[in-house]
Amino acid sequence: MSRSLNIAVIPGDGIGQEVVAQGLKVLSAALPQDVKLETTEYDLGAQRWHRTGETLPDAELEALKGHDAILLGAIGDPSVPSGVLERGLLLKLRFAFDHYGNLRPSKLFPNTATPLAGSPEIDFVVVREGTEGPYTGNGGSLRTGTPAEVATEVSLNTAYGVERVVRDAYERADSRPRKKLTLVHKNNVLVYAGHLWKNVFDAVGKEYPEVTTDYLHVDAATIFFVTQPERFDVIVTDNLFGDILTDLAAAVTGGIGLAASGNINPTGAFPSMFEPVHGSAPDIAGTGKADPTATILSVALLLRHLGFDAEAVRIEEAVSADLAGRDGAFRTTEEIGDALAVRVAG
Ligand SMILES: NC(=O)c1ccc[n+]([C@@H]2O[C@H](COP(=O)([O-])OP(=O)(O)OC[C@H]3O[C@@H](n4cnc5c(N)ncnc54)[C@H](O)[C@@H]3O)[C@@H](O)[C@H]2O)c1
Ligand SMILES: CC(C)[C@H](C(=O)O)[C@@H](O)C(=O)O
Ligand SMILES: [Mg+2]
Repeated sequence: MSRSLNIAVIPGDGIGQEVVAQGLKVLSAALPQDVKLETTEYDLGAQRWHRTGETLPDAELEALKGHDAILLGAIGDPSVPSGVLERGLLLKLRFAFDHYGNLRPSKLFPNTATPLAGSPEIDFVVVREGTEGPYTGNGGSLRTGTPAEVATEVSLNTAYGVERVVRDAYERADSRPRKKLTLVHKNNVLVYAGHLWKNVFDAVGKEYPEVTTDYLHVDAATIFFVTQPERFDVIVTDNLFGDILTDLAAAVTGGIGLAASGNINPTGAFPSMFEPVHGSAPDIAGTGKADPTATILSVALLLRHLGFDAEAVRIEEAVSADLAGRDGAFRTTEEIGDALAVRVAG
């Protein structure tokens, strides 16, 4: 029986275009011969906005629902007011498709540069809540642009939203050898949201007696990301803390060019979306300096999500071997993509 994979591709802005091309190359190389890959590219991002004023029209949102998964490069450009594309396109997708589990693994591959002393063993995954927190647009400003301006950006936390992502994180922790789950929040100051998170975390934990739990305030967590990253296995945290912590995690595990992510809708009601943790990097766009590895590892997450476990492992092993062979010599985005596609195909 022949199978098919129907992937929506949103290259987006800046280096997004460059790294997605390499991701697709490796995706094609990884798939078994009997799987027919169909990709549909969506012209969304800064150029589209300049041309039409649109960020994500309903017709495209509807069409995106019909795919098995979405591969996204990056969104955002200095020529577009900050927030227009980030909110109107990227967050709109995450919210519309209920991507409540934002999965961001961090692993220090052998021979990978880290600023940390002694190259500690780092292999953890951050499960970042993806649909709530301060990201919902629950705010506003009064007397805007005047010296008397007042602005709010209220963090929204529902028991429903917190419980489902906490449960997802327990499931993931339970399925990993170390079975450890750390909640990161700031419940010494954010007493309302923080206590909701901690109470739900403790209550759900009773159903997972095998999982060892820990709690850290987010400021202390940043210390341990640098001084003791090996203490982490699975981390669950809110939307904003997870955003910040995962850039830090990337920086200590070989750099932002290696950090992959999956915006998961665990129910399968909507397609999940896979993208590098990094942004459109306008400072290096068009130079060939962007490392496509984060996108290629995101393709591995996509494949695993769709049940292609062996193919995902092949990509991860290819990345590991490629990193082990890196000697610091400059390679372009395309050269890295080609090298990985050859390894995966071979
Ligand atoms: N998921 C997304 O689409 C996403 C994520 C983050 C930022 N953004 C947007 O991207 C734009 C730029 O944001 P920023 O500068 O804060 O973050 P950024 O991640 O784009 O860049 C931060 C730094 O990391 C470097 N970098 C990023 N990706 C790299 C790669 N693959 N290889 C080598 N170096 C890489 C950049 O050159 C830059 O110096 C903004 O509009 C922002 O909103 C989008
Ligand atoms: C661009 C922005 C909306 C986004 C986020 O904050 O989630 C980005 O920083 C990320 O990490 O994917
Ligand atoms: Mg971010």
